[in-house]
Amino acid sequence: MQPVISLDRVYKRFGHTIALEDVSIDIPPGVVFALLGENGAGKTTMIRILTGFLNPDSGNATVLGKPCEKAGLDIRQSIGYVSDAPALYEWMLPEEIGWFTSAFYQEGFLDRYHQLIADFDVPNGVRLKNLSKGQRAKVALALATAHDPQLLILDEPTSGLDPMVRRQFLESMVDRAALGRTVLLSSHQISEVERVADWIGIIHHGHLKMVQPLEKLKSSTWIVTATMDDSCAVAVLPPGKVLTESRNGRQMRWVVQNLPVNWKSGYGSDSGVTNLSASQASLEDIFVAVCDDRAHRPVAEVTT
Ligand SMILES: Nc1ncnc2c1ncn2[C@@H]1O[C@H](COP(=O)(O)OP(=O)(O)OP(=O)(O)O)[C@@H](O)[C@H]1O
Repeated sequence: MQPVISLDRVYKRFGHTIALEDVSIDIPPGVVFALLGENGAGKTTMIRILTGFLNPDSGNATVLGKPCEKAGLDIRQSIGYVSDAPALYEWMLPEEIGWFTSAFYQEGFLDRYHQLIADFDVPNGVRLKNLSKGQRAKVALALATAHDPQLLILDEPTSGLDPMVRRQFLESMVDRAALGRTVLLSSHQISEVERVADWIGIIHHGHLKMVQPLEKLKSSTWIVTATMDDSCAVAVLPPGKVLTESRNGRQMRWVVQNLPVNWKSGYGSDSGVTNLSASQASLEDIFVAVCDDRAHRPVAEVTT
């Protein structure tokens, strides 16, 4: 199956800042893909490359099979895209901008736009410049989705929206994916993303650190804790891929991927460990383990 979005060893720098380094990814059709990363991680840069607003310094990017460097305009016309700061014709009414935009799309656009604007409760007689931040975001979303695009790219889509509309909007993303459409959204809102995303990409300082289906990521990542008999004693690392290690008094804690079933067997009576437990990690635990540079990182894969 041809990926809807494909990046191959993409590299982009701005002066001394490396915004993306060696980023490769294939996003299949029919999924909600959430790109998570802290401020400045490289999310918007990646989205701007995909939408043809920026060219990579090296590497290749394609969207719907088209090269982003050459076909930016074509791509922007066939997908739905909402930037983190949507530019709208400020002097227009919501009704007018819908009518104006419908000229670029096929029949049906205006009806769907009106429906979305009504669902979002956007007041119609108020010029865009006088709408609230959230109301403007709703107009931008309605404009981006009214032509029912194969691919929707959203940079921080829910910032400025109230909780009810956030929920309604994110649920509509799941519905889109169920119909075979693809949604790429960038976000800081980990708990929200956890409710709707099928796939997760975690980007950190321009590196794509992790790309996995959400369920697989969560079911394969564990928080392991060990209570030591002495606050100076150090336990051996648990088996599997240890992402981070931290310590609080006598308790040691690790975030571990691919923990084998017999993981406790390495902690015998002479290990200094008095109590051991493992619980499944949340997406937030995983995100912090991948992105927290202050956490001690064992960089170890211990096999049993
Ligand atoms: N046009 C530019 N000129 C110079 N530096 C830039 C430019 N665009 C981005 N950067 C830098 O590239 C890095 C990645 O920025 P980017 O906007 O992609 O991050 P982000 O993950 O979208 O962050 P945020 O969540 O804060 O929006 C940052 O260090 C940023 O300062």
